[in-house]
Parts: sequence; C-alpha cells; structure tokens
Amino acid sequence: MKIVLASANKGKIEEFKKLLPNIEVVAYSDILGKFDIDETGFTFKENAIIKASVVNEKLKQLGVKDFIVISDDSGISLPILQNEPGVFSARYAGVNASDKDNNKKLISKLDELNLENTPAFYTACITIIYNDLIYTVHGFMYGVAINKELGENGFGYDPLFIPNGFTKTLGELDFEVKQEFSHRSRALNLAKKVLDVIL
Ligand SMILES: O=c1[nH]c(=O)c2ncn([C@@H]3O[C@H](COP(=O)(O)OP(=O)(O)OP(=O)(O)O)[C@@H](O)[C@H]3O)c2[nH]1
Ligand SMILES: [Mg+2]
Repeated sequence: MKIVLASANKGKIEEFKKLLPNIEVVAYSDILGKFDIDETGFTFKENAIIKASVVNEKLKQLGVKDFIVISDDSGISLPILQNEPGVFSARYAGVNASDKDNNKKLISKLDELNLENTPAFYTACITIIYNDLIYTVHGFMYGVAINKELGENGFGYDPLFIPNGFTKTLGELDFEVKQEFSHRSRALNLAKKVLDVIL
C-alpha cells in the first residue's frame, strides 16, 4: 500500500515524507506527470476534496492498485484582514506568485495598517480517499504574523509566523519544533486515526 500525495508543493511533500517515515509516500506527479488542478472551492475542505478526487480518478484510469490518496489544502488567515489570504494563500499576490511575492503582499497589508504584528492562524484540511470513500480532517496552529521575514526554514509564510508560546518565527525554528504542533501535523495525527480504522 502506498500513499499518493495530491500535492505539487515541495515544502508540503517534504513535510509529509518526514511525518510518515514508515510508509511509502509518492507525489502524484511521479506517477501521473505534472498537471494543474483548479482549486475552485471556497473552503479548505472543498479544495482538498477536489485535489484528492482528481488524482484518485486519474490513478484508477491508469489501472494503479493498492493506493491511498492524501491531499492537503492549507493556508494562513489573519482575522484583522477578514481571514485573508485564507484559501487564496498560495495565489495571494497572483496566480503564479512565489512565496516571496505572497509574503511581500502580506507585509504590505500589515504596513498599511501600521501593525508590527497581528494574530494569525494556519488551517490544514487533509483529505483521504481510499476505495473511493472520502474522509476529511482539519488541524490548526495559532500565533502572530509579523511585518518582516525572519529565518530561512520551512516554506511559504513561515518566516512571518511566530507560533503562540514562542518568540521566534517558524523560519527560525527547526522543523522538529514545528512538527510538534503544526496545523499539518495535527491534521495528520487525525488522518492516521482514520487510516487505522479503514485499513
Ligand atoms: O509558511 C507556511 N507554512 C505552512 O506550513 C503552510 N501550509 C500552507 N501554507 C501556505 O498556504 C498555501 C497553501 O496553498 P495550497 O494548499 O493550495 O497548496 P499549494 O498550491 O502550494 O500546493 P498543492 O498542495 O495545492 O499542490 C501556500 O501558499 C503555502 O505557502 C503554508 N505556509
Ligand atoms: Mg494549491
């Protein structure tokens, strides 16, 4: 049995591989080649289901057997910005925006409001599809977003995010620290419980 990750995000793929050390985890593009999946949903859950369903159908068409599809739709939300960027986190500064572009836009929003920091939280919705049955779980991580990038670790908005209880950003903290309480780890711990029941 292998897990096929319905994600093209290198940062996420790396995290999933570290978080599931004893299971074969492959990115969908390694089996199906690269293609874009339109994330047309308005919630993390809708988008996670879309990504997992597209990959599940393509694997079946190809005749692949014994697989579980796992997707992750995630993002950062700032209550002061009516929970923006939310589901638009990956394309906050435009469709092909880089992490740097997105961080710059978030910093400019804080600067417009004269805020050095403001509460923020990450959400991750993980969808599992096994034998065409769909399961979803969520995980959250709370903290503050700051108006400058600090550190090189992690990916995405990590250099701007200080988790509650810490004085450093996820860009400065080690992955081992992030994985203890990250939105993705928390969702994945619930996903593992689902796998224990269905497998
Ligand atoms: O600093 C971060 N630390 C994290 O732990 C994290 N988790 C998610 N994000 C950001 O949220 C968006 C996800 O969008 P998203 O779920 O659509 O993923 P994606 O488009 O990058 O890849 P895919 O999985 O859809 O293929 C992206 O901009 C990520 O940078 C994170 N940023
Ligand atoms: Mg995406």
